[in-house]
Amino acid sequence: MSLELTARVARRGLDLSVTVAEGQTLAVTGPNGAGKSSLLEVAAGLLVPDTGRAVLDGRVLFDLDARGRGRWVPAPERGIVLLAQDPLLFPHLSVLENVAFGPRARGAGRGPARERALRWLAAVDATGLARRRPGELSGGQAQRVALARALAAEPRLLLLDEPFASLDAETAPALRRLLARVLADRMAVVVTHDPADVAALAGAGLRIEHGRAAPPARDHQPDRGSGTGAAVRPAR
Ligand SMILES: Nc1ncnc2c1ncn2[C@@H]1O[C@H](COP(=O)(O)OP(=O)(O)OP(=O)(O)O)[C@@H](O)[C@H]1O
Repeated sequence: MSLELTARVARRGLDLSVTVAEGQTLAVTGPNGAGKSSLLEVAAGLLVPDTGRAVLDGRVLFDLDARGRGRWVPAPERGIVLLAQDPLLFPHLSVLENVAFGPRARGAGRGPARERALRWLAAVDATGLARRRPGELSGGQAQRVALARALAAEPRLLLLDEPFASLDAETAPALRRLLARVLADRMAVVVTHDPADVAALAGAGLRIEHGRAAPPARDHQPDRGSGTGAAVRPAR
């Protein structure tokens, strides 16, 4: 059981093959505009590649020939959830209703959907927020709720696009710990700029540059710094 995806999207400069093993979290890194989000969009079914093929758990998600013809499974039928940077919760629903929305939409009764929502809210330490509206949440709380909503849909593959990008430095580590817990043994792809995410969350890494797989960046070199090397002190 795994994801195998190959796709070319000329208008995004993307030409890539990716494999995610069962139970593995893959961290995708690379500079701005490299094609990281486009890769997630192709996997989620939101962006149609010119050509390519993807198989999730033995099921073909798309198989498009050189002329872009072939099989294309629409996004809602893929068993994949994409968690964007912006939590995008429904503002008029309570937190509990937001999380129960996926199970309800897929036919679960009111009671079971509510139970499942409460279980996932507990898993992300957000039980106390169940009655609030999204407008009453902090950024970190909203991200936790969005994660619960994504997990309540019980996806085969979870895609996360820079899940900590909008969080401050104090909130991000707690959410990273929580994410490490819920992603354990789960097939997931996490786009991130932060080496700490790669270390904490992922069993495998893929660096993209100009839409193509690139060798990993040198380990633990900060992206920014004085340029003199003064930011990296040798251990004594
Ligand atoms: N909606 C869009 N329409 C057209 N081109 C786009 C769109 N989104 C991204 N692109 C282009 O596709 C290329 C890949 O962008 P993408 O957003 O996938 O990169 P990224 O690695 O996720 O970047 P970032 O780290 O800045 O989010 C870039 O050249 C970008 O300008």
